[in-house]
Amino acid sequence: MIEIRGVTRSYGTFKALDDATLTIREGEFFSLLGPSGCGKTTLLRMIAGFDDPTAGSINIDRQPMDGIPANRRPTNMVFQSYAIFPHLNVEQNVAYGLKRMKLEASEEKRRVEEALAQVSLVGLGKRGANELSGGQRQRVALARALVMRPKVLLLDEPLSALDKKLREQMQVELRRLQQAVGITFILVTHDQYEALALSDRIAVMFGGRIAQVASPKEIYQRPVNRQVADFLGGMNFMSGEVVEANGSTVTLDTAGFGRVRAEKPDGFVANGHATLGIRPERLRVLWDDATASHEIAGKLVERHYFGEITHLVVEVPGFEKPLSVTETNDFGADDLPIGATIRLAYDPDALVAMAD
Ligand SMILES: Nc1ncnc2c1ncn2[C@@H]1O[C@H](COP(=O)(O)OP(=O)(O)OP(=O)(O)O)[C@@H](O)[C@H]1O
Repeated sequence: MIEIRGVTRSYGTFKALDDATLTIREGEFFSLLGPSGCGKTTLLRMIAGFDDPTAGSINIDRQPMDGIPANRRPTNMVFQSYAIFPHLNVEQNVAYGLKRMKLEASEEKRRVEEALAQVSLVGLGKRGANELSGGQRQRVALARALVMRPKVLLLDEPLSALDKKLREQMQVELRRLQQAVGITFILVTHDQYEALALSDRIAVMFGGRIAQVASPKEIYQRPVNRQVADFLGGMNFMSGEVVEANGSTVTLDTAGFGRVRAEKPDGFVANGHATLGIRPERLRVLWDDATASHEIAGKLVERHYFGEITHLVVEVPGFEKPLSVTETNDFGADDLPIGATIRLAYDPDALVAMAD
């Protein structure tokens, strides 16, 4: 439904966005994820019509958006700093955009009530905007966008001003809301957990370029390169030489694990050198007499307690770097003595090959 073809946005010689190509499907919850300055807001603003590409094209619903101003696009944007009018009450804020449509009073009222119900603000219509909590203000901002019945809702870090607990609560609500209204949501975020939890698909961006577009699970489990893997959470990396590439798997020679077969992401052409990765939670401590078909042994050199989990750092002979291991505390990982020899089990299916 949204087709972005070769879109570049330059400022002088600097490319804030460099040759982005992407298709966003109808009804999808899509996230643009990346560190500060990677170009995600630039792309969102061009979809909204607040900015124009230097090169390339954007189509929405098969219509070229070239020269179409923001207010004539089937999109609506919700900003980070919930920009609602402080001198208007909740209803007036939500109705604001409808005024220029000159609807009958009863129809306007119906639409405002429907939008307030969608964001769970029924009964708060007469409240002044400055008598609301941060979460409620953000809901008003959402209702104000939804009341316009856009085909696409654009969300620029809408939850980043909220504290952690409220943000998590609003994330669940945002996902429910998207499923209830069934329209396309495009979210800009630098929070990988937010993107993983909410999205049908994610585009991961670095330095103005799109590095990977895939489902949350695919991106987490089969990142295309080290940079994507690292941004999505902890990963143990080791360098490898490609022995054979075959469909979706690659055979690699590595120090440490030796010769292994690993999954590879779509879009990664394996030849020569590659990186092998395993997530810290895919290494498990083997307790007492337990054995596993694939195990390695090493010395515990660091231990960091995080409540329900403990991070262990284990030096294993033959590996370039100590391995990070995430263990639950059910069996006492939080009490393992530093210096102890511990055995780690791993599932070969958890090994993934990627670009360096
Ligand atoms: N008007 C401008 N003139 C020059 N450079 C700009 C302009 N607007 C944005 N940039 C640069 O383009 C790059 C991408 O900016 P953008 O706002 O898209 O990043 P972002 O990924 O959304 O980051 P953040 O999460 O910090 O908002 C940045 O390096 C930024 O400094």
